[in-house]
Amino acid sequence: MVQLLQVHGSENRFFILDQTQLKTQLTDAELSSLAIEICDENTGILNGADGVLVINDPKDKNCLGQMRVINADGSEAKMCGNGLRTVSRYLSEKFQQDSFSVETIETNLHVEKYPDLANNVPAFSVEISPISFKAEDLPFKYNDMSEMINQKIPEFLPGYTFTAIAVPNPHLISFVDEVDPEDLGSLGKYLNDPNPYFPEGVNVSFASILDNNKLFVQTYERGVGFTNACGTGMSATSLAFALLHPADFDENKEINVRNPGGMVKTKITLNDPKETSQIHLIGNATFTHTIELEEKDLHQLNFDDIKVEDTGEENDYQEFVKQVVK
Ligand SMILES: N[C@@H](CCC[C@H](N)C(=O)O)C(=O)O
Repeated sequence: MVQLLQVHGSENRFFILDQTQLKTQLTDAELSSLAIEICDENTGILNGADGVLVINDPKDKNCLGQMRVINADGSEAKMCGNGLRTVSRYLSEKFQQDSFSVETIETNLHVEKYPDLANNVPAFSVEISPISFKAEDLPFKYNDMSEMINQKIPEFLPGYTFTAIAVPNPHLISFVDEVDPEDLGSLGKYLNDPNPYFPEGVNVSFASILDNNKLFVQTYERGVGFTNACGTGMSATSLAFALLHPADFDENKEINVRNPGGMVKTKITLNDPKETSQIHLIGNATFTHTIELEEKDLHQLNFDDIKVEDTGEENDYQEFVKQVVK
């Protein structure tokens, strides 16, 4: 039997597939088809998810495991902040270690167990890196702009300013008085369909500043659409906040980032040059369900004979959200 987990970080939901338990690993084409099939909101498992987090043996033996991120549409992303917290918890429990590194497509990232956020709400702190503002790293094309930092781009939305940051997956951020999901949705869709500016698409976040070190961030994700939260989006937005709104930012404290699925904390250390700044993302790593199936059914995308069990953690997470969003 093979076990999948349904997990979430701030209700950004995923399935974890630990390929090290398989006799035959899934090919890239099988992983892509699996994500499209099980993440579908209407026809997938447990009302679907935003992606599949694949755990493999690491190539670098200094890491406990390798994480790959397959979006709900079957495309692969370089990183996933909320997902990394859940993968960190999985590896931490599997290998009984609380501080270690996880291999991702671009780099090895340090992760650490963090004190529970509330009863039965386990949490992890994860490093978000590398950071780049360069047009070729996002990538984006806009006139001959080499970096997009707090720029008015009327073709995106008149009157708004935009900042583009790769961590290393691409993010476009705008600080707004109040997040308008309609504007966010139409811009997110436009920039993730074929368009002249972001040839590989981009995760789009709108953020409002609620107070000193306190933000609300909503994201339209590449390969997914609207999500309850995007970990790398909230991390990149926190860095943009620290750079662009110094009067509201206290670098000695964590930033509290609310999102439609709950809240996370980020810790930003600004350095010069700005690409060498440090970002840590802290938040829940909740396992909601275990799903058991035969390995041959996983390869054949046959989910008629799965055994699903509820872990009970979601109730505790919802209690936690009620307390923090009060
Ligand atoms: N939800 C994630 C980001 C997942 C990848 C993204 N859709 C992309 O294609 O870059 C997060 O928590 O960071």
